Amino acid sequence: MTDSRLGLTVTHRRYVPYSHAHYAGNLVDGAYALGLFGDVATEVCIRTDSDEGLFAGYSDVRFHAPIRAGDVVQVTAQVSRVGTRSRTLELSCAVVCRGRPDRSESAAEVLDPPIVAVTATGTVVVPAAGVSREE
Ligand SMILES: C[C@H](N)CC(=O)SCCNC(=O)CCNC(=O)[C@H](O)C(C)(C)COP(=O)(O)OP(=O)(O)OC[C@H]1O[C@@H](n2cnc3c(N)ncnc32)[C@H](O)[C@@H]1OP(=O)(O)O
Repeated sequence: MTDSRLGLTVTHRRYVPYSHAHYAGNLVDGAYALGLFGDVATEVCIRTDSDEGLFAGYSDVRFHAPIRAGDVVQVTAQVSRVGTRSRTLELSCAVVCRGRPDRSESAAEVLDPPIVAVTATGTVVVPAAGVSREE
């Protein structure tokens, strides 16, 4: 029988504030996307196991394109494997809107198609069924 949690997808969208710009060209650091992956993975764990879960590790992280301050990013996590307490997630962070400072200070546009900036495979661990983390 197929586990109903397989394929579950959670999506978050976030405006990248200028306070997070870290490198030339208003780029954010790579860890910014990992923070967003932690948040979307947390909602996955709440939906699958009624617990925030803990990130155990990443087996793959790829930075395909920069994320810049002023971007709107869409972060997605999809459950690809359900273990006893571990759940493997396919993660992606795509830029869906971006500023156009060449037009005006506040000009921005929707990117169609979005730019896939970061992908990863990660594993979260939840408490055993019926056991809370404190027990
Ligand atoms: C998503 C979060 N809400 C947000 C975060 O990002 S939390 C911040 C970063 N993470 C942490 O601070 C977690 C620190 N680590 C731990 O607390 C523990 O290492 C752990 C809870 C993640 C695992 O410890 P433990 O419960 O003792 O693990 P085990 O009993 O050995 O294994 C349980 C299952 O987890 C699988 N597993 C363990 N470590 C890894 C790993 N590094 N990579 C992949 N999988 C791992 C293990 O195979 C077991 O799987 P099954 O239950 O058989 O499916």
